[in-house]
Amino acid sequence: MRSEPVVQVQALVKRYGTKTAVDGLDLVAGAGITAVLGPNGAGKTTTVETCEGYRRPDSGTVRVLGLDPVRDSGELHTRIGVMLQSGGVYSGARADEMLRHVAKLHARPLDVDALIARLGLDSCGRTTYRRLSGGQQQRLALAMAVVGRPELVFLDEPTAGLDPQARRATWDLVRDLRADGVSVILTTHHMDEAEQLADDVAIIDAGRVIAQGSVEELCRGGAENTLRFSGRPGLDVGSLLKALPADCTAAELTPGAYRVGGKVDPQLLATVTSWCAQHGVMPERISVERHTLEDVFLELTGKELRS
Ligand SMILES: Nc1ncnc2c1ncn2[C@@H]1O[C@H](COP(=O)(O)OP(=O)(O)OP(=O)(O)O)[C@@H](O)[C@H]1O
Repeated sequence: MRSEPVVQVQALVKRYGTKTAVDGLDLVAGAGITAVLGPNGAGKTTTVETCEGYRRPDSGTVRVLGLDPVRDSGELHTRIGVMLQSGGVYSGARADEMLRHVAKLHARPLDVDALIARLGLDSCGRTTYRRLSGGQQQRLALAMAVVGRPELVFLDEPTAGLDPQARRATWDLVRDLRADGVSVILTTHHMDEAEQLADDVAIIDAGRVIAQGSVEELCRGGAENTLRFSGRPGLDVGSLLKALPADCTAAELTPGAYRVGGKVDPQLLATVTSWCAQHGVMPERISVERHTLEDVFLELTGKELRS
């Protein structure tokens, strides 16, 4: 494992006209897999594209593998892999040709045929890019990002739109990359993907990193268990909180979806249902569950992750 960070972003600011997309963001990513989560418009893509050298910071510093992504872009692009969305690919080229072409640009590429088989692309080698399905295009973009055996790979929503089987194959490939010493910066809208893969998670909101740590560390910050129930939107959460023991939390995460954190035991369950009875609330779908990354995300951002 490397001791120096693979990505180091300090006080990054990026504006588009009057819109501040990234607002003094600090992020340090070490070896392994770092998942970057955030609601729509949080500034994830802008941050990642700045790390890839495609955008120039308005202020702040960015170092990737110790290099400046703008000044040292030539060297950096031989050492990183970037999963481009469909815009970066010539649509008339054949899938296998494109992959072999990219492999030839690198000194120690992965075995192209093995990679094609691994990602279930064997049936579409001779097909032109434009005729591939959305999921096949997605997998080809992933293959092109990793075929050069980069030290660091940026994956932008690598499993968006994939069926469960292709999703699992992608996760396995990402795990193998890590085992092979490749670091991964993974932007995702899927909590389960971050929980499955990430050594470290950075949550971005409104252009800043608002929390970072392992899944376990982030979840440990909250309660061990969570009591959830649904009811009519806009219940008086302050009044519920007063009825609960002092170390409990209560929040309406999304309209009508309530979460109570703390030492969730039968007594707490009774207190919540009794409060509901006093306030004429029929709680639906009461459940006691482990505190998840999604709970942490909703608590911190107040927003659902998915668009
Ligand atoms: N080229 C651009 N011109 C103007 N505004 C932009 C541009 N790109 C992004 N923005 C704005 O900057 C903000 C951050 O966008 P960004 O794409 O970085 O967020 P994101 O977290 O990746 O969002 P999503 O999850 O929806 O992809 C948003 O308000 C977005 O509308």
